[in-house]
Amino acid sequence: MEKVEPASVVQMEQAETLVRYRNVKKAFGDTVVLNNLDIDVKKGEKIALIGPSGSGKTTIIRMLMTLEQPTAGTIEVDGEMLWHKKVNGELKPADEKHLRKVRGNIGMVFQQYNLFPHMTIMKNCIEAPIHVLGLSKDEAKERAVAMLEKVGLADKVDMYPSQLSGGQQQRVAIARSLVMQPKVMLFDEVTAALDPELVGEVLQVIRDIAEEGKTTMMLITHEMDFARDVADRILFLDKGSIAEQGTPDDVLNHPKTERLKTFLGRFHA
Ligand SMILES: Nc1ncnc2c1ncn2[C@@H]1O[C@H](COP(=O)(O)OP(=O)(O)OP(=O)(O)O)[C@@H](O)[C@H]1O
Repeated sequence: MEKVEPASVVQMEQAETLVRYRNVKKAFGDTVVLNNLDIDVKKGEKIALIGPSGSGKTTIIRMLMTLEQPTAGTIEVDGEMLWHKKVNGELKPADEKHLRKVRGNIGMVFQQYNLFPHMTIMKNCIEAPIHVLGLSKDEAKERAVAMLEKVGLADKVDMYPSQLSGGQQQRVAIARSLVMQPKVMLFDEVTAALDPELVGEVLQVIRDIAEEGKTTMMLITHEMDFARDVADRILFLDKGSIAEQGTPDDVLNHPKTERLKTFLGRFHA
């Protein structure tokens, strides 16, 4: 009998590619940490990157954030190359002005929330939209309130970061990124620095944003249940390449390689 895919899977297959890594290599000196990497992320898709420490997960998203330059290969967001531009059909390195422009398309939330300690929560959220996007103060505030509402912190606008818990600060950091309306959101181990009792509230905020379905996301996580809930696709990174990928069910319940079985085994101790 013909297999009928759910509507969401069909929609995802038809969606256009937003992020495209082609033949990407990254070396630090003589040490190659990523090799021949091809990744396609569709508009609205949520990708979780899992893998052992040192497998290259952070480097993958730092290159997309324009914080780390690929040694070879190209990375595109929405049809625009990040690190290169085409001049008379030839690829030339992009200049700082181009990098600054494309960087605006990408939001990133780190382990450390990096809020400005001397600014209120509202000020933290409106600085970049005013100074980078050129919004008026009122427009920026309107967006900030909407995003702080989304993460459940609209009542904290006049507080300072030190007056909030770690989980609340991380939720502000997520709101602050969303205010910029990035084309893709990157989350790098956003709960790793939190006390265990604060992890749930931050993951729930990301789950809620994922469920809305509008935001394209790449997440690095060691929380396998979270990856299962949120991701449309999981990539298992091992020694600088994608060793396995597929739906959460395929990758987490039916690992094909011993490397992935061993890796997942650590989470069922
Ligand atoms: N700036 C750097 N200089 C030299 N080596 C680096 C640098 N950044 C990363 N590396 C190396 O690149 C490899 C991949 O690192 P990366 O941080 O991407 O791994 P990861 O999978 O994110 O690890 P973790 O789960 O521990 O965060 C590691 O061997 C790391 O030591």
